[in-house]
Amino acid sequence: MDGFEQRKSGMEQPTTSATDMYKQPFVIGVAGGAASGKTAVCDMIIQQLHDQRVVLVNQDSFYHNLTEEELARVQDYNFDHPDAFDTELLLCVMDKLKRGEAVDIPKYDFKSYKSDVYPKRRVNPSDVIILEGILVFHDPRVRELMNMKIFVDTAVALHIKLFSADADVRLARRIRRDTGEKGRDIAVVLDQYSKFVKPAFDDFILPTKKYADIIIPRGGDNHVAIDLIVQHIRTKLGQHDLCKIYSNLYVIQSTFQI
Ligand SMILES: [N-]=[N+]=N[C@@H]1[C@H](O)[C@@H](CO)O[C@H]1n1ccc(=O)[nH]c1=O
Repeated sequence: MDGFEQRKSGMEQPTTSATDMYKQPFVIGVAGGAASGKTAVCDMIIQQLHDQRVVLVNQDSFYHNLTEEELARVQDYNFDHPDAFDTELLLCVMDKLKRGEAVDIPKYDFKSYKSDVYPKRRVNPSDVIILEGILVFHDPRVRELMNMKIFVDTAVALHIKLFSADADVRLARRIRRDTGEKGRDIAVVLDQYSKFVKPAFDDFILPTKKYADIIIPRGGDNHVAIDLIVQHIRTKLGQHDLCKIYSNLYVIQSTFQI
């Protein structure tokens, strides 16, 4: 049956082939302020989707290498600015993953500020890709890749807590994380926080909240929100599976003209 007869029969060929359209992974963006609980939310979603192939991509993996002069004045470098990330590389990696190809992702080293110290991480194609980072909603091209956008809203509480009675809890957590895993000293962390992290949250991160499909207060402690999110993902994955079955049937039907 040629194209004309197919159209007449209402079986016209879709522009992208049916199978390609539906085998694409479900992409979830998780944004929010630094130390807002994004990682905890991702971990809980991944844990609840243990029966699915899920991969986590961190925006922090795409920090630009610092030049020698930037290294010399690292206390003046703004790691919270959108330009600190290699978004072109991120888009290239996400495009390959969406097309079902494996990719190698750099691993950024917070101690040396370099992304070519550690070996790259091989990431295989998955049913679900979670893209987590403070500014994953900033670039519209990255936002367009996402099927679901989650904003972890603890950062506002973080700032309130930082200047409220129990500020020590949040600030201690950030200092412990930055001086522990990231090998920073307290003075640098506090200085960076007031000079870059807080202003960047107000200037670049908070304005992306409007793009979210769902906003989670309290981050990883919010089990109700995470259960709702996982249910939604499962529903969508179910639809994906149904579409896969449909598209495979379509391919069989059009191949064998039944
Ligand atoms: N501080 N500060 N700013 C950023 C940002 O808040 C957070 C992003 O995950 O990691 C922090 N960050 C990033 C790269 C780096 O080398 N050091 C660092 O502290």
